[in-house]
Amino acid sequence: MWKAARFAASSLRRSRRLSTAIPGPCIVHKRGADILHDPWFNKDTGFPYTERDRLGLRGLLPPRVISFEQQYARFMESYRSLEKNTQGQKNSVVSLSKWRILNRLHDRNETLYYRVLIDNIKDFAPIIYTPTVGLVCQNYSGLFRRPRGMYFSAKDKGEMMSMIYNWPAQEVDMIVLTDGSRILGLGDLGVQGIGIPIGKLDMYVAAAGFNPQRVLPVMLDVGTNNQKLLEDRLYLGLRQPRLEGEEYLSIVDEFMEAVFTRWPKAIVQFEDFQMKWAFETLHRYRKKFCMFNDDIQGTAGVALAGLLGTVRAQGRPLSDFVKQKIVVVGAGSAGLGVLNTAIQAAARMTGNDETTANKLFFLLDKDGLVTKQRNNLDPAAAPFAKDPSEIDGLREGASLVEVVKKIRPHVLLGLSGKGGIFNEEVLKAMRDSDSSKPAIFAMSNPTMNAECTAADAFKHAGDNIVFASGSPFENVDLGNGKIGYVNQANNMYLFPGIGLGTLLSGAHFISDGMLQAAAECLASYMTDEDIQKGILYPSINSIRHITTEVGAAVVRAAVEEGLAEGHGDVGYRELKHMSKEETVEYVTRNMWFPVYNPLVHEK
Ligand SMILES: NC(=O)C1=CN([C@@H]2O[C@H](COP(=O)(O)OP(=O)(O)OC[C@H]3O[C@@H](n4cnc5c(N)ncnc54)[C@H](O)[C@@H]3O)[C@@H](O)[C@H]2O)C=CC1
Ligand SMILES: CC(=O)C(=O)O
Ligand SMILES: [Mg+2]
Repeated sequence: MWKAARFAASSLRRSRRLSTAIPGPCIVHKRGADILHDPWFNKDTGFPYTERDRLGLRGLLPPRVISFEQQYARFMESYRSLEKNTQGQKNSVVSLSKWRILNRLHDRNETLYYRVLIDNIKDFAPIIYTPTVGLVCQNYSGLFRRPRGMYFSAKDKGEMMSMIYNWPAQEVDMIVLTDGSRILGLGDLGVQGIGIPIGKLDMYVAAAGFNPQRVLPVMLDVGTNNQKLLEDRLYLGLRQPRLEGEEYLSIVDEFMEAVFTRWPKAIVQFEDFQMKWAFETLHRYRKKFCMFNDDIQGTAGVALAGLLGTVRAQGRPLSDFVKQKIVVVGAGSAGLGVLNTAIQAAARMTGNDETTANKLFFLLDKDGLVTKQRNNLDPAAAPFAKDPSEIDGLREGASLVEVVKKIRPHVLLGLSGKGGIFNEEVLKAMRDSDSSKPAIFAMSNPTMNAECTAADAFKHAGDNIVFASGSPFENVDLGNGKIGYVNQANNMYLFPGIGLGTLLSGAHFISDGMLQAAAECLASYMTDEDIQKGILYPSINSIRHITTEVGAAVVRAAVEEGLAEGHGDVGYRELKHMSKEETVEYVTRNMWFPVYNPLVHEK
């Protein structure tokens, strides 16, 4: 109890540093019970008497006023007792119980919800984000109690321009959009995929200080090809096969037009689209609208930062990145995004073209090593397909273990969605890597889809590896006081900063330069001392800080490229004259932080 109160007090002090100033009044157009039922404004028993009078709340609440700190402490106490009471129960049962208690708070009182989320991000991110969010999506139709976000379906064709005005907020800054076709590594979950935009936007609020009243999770329901869902009587989405081709694109086009008509300055993050549509929509919209694809572009930046960190961990200069042999397992939107970006970085470092830089990268998919001899080679994978002369006797479709034994890679990076494919044999083969500190990145989500566990990686590949996973694992005790550090290589370290920097720069589209600046910022964030220990990414406890830095780097890149137009009352000229520190300060100043603002009623 005391600890929670102290926690709350320290975050209150922090809030003064992070928020614009002392909390200003907030205009509300509702009165009485309508306010209590609106999680944006509700303070539960925290409404002071003056406000109860002003807003017609007298008599609608028990008489005692409970402070924010007390409410915070009470929630944390309930959470901790839930943890205690569910000890020993199945993991999935415990995780869903934790998600429910957090979700109930989210639905009731957003200010308190985001405060507990920010202060306890290490404990709560695995509940509202990966891995539990995956379980929530799988069970969404049964868990559904009240809607969050917007749902546009194939049945809404021709109506979207008017539907968009049903959203109650006047302004929206950030939208996360999915069609539910590839939810984490769990496949097509149809409308149930809405959990992902909700979780991603929670990270936007917690890490980047987006105002929760100005974010919008969106589900584009174009059907599902998941037979089990189509037959599930509780399924809440359209019971029809997915739209394809022009029919599909016309729905996405209509949605994008509607969004940018109502909110011309919004940013749309595409999330968890199956590969063909992920690439197609990125190509189709990236110059026309302010949008990016997190799985392709966010993941690539995070992976690149990890790959550069791996070179530093070997005690080598960064320029040695171009000498690293990297095996990427998974030729989907994420794996190809990583390869594209890594090869571009290598080409920049050497001044060579991308074909030369490509030589040391190897790509595998479900059919093994991808070579130019592959039948029906996917055009998106074609630039990375190996020529038979480059692969030292390996054949088209060679298995992962064959490739690892032959190539002896410095890095093995999994984005396959296939749990456990870095098996004992593969991991043991990594012991013969040509690197003094081989790196194993098991980036697929959620936990059961990770290519290997942290414990298995250290056990089979050796104590001297660098390890990263997409979902969190505990550090591994290697005995004799040694720790095997586990990094979370997840795009959560970049997408909030990309969104924040783009918003605050006022750029109308997101350039490669802005994305590169974000990745470089993350790559240079860690000290040599941490990197030597095998710590490549910041702790999630620092996510708000790293996001501020990434946001500032993105603003500065937009300014340098002449794309920035300013935000609010800060124009392009002011942005241009800001020093690096001033840009960080500008970003910090614009980050929302949860405090109870005095509410003022206006008709
Ligand atoms: N850590 C992070 O930040 C991120 C992780 N991911 C994860 O990456 C995974 C893949 O995502 P996408 O690329 O969008 O999916 P995708 O469905 O587009 O691609 C999956 C790829 O893996 C390949 N594959 C499947 N089974 C395989 C096997 N046994 N061996 C080798 N390759 C195999 C497929 O052929 C395909 O090329 C998902 O689990 C997702 O959660 C995705 C984005 C970010
Ligand atoms: C982290 C993420 O975006 C994914 O697994 O799809
Ligand atoms: Mg994703």
